[in-house]
Amino acid sequence: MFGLLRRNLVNRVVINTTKAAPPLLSPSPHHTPTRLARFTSTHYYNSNHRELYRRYHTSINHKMVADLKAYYEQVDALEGAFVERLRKAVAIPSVSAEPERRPDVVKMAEWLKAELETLGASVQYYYPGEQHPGLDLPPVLLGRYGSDPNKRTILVYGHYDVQPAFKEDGWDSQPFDLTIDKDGRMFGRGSTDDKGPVLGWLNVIEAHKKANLEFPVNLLMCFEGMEESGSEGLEEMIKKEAKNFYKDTDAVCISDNYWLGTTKPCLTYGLRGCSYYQLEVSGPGQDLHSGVYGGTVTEPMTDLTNLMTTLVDNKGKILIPGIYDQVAPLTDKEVALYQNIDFGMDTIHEALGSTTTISNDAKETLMKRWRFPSLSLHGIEGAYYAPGAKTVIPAKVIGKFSIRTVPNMELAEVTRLVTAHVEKEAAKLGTNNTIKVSLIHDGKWWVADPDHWNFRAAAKATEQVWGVKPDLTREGGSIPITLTFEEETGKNVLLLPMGTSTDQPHSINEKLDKKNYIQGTKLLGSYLHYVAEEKME
Ligand SMILES: C[C@H](N)C(=O)N[C@@H](Cc1c[nH]cn1)C(=O)O
Ligand SMILES: [Zn+2]
Ligand SMILES: [Zn+2]
Repeated sequence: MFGLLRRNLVNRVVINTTKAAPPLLSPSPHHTPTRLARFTSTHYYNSNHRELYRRYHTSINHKMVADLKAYYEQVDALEGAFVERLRKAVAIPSVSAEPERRPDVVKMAEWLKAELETLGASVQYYYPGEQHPGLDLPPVLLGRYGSDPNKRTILVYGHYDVQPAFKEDGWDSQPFDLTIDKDGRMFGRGSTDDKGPVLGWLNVIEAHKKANLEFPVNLLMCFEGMEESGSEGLEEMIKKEAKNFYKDTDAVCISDNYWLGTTKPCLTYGLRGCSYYQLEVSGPGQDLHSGVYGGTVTEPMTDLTNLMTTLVDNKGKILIPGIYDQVAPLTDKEVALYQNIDFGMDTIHEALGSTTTISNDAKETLMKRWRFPSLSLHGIEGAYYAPGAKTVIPAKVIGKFSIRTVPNMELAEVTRLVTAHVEKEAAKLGTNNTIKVSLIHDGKWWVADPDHWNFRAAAKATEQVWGVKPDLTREGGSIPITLTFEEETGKNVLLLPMGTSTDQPHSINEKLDKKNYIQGTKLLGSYLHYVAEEKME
């Protein structure tokens, strides 16, 4: 069933939500993206409320309109408290990739659990076990807020771990101190990926409580601490709990990706997968003096860099034979759909901070991001990287690279091709070093059906809060557990992002605009109200 559905979906690239039913609360005609960009936050919040007020007197669903109006006012009133909540979360350096930071990842789980419990949610831990002997995986939070059998139940997922960050990488501020500039940009590791969006759900609960509003749905939560490291241990939990803790789920919502640009919100129905590898080359028993041993020993770094250049060229073409054979062919229909995308190279260049794109064609660039695989070289462990000129020959180096996978690539086949290629290329080197390639983690690509009440509710909420119809997008990044949620619950999964294309997740100076955090909190809450309104299919 899923195989069939997927085959029908893989080539679909829908850009505008033309199929969405007209929103119950339509936005002001002034809210075009261009105009939105010029609005100050206050202006926007006020016009948002005015529109609701107008609708209060004319629309059919008086209760929802009144509730949303009160909700938006409460969110605005709590802005300072919500920013403080984000500040506290960013201050906990919950980096899942660094074993020495694991206590901080656990501290983050404890902090989040306590916050949720203070808000009245019930939360339990699931312990996925050990990552490797002596290193426990952090707990997954299974939360519930409300259990009214007459209400819909929405399962929300997010992650409380973050990517590594060091000031020396080039940050303008301390990465774990939330720093807000005059334009309301909130800099800090995890601000947009994914602490801001996760806290958005907590903010939704708090604003409803403080405004004495009935919560529109039952909320089930799954917040994990290993997403940035391949969601290790999570799949097993979902497989077990889909029919237990999460059995009432009617639909799933994930807020963990980004708008295509800076002015127009989007709903996302596709992700690339990610297969992450390491390539270890070792020889000498310890690091060596290059003056004493240079020219006399087979250097691991030389072997490694030779091998790494056989993986990909500088036009982004993957050089591993067979990789492109599994990629779903590009159809004329799909090409035509890309023609309608309102998206230019300036948007990409702004987010990139340069004009060094491989192509200068926006459609081609989007296709490369969404529907073709890519291979990135990430780094070399064990290599000398500090400033200065140290004359060392590293004894063991580990190259890191990953492949973003797309429909219809089979992950086991990708790993088989990678291994065969490295073995063949290593043999050509005629080296006496030891070379090992291994898969660190992999997660599947995902493409969903956006013609569903879950997406319609989100489209209406977006139009209400942002005053513009959202784009329907796919995403180049990966959220490894998404497909598992879809398969195990059998329910529709929607990605509803909060941040924009300029947020720089994983990079230096990661940020979330305050406006997106506050309006995003309104959006998540509104979505739950519209979900309650939508007729279930
Ligand atoms: C899109 C999401 N916010 C994200 O950043 N996902 C990571 C997940 C990951 C890490 N290793 C493998 N997958 C990403 O796309 O890199
Ligand atoms: Zn994320
Ligand atoms: Zn991330």
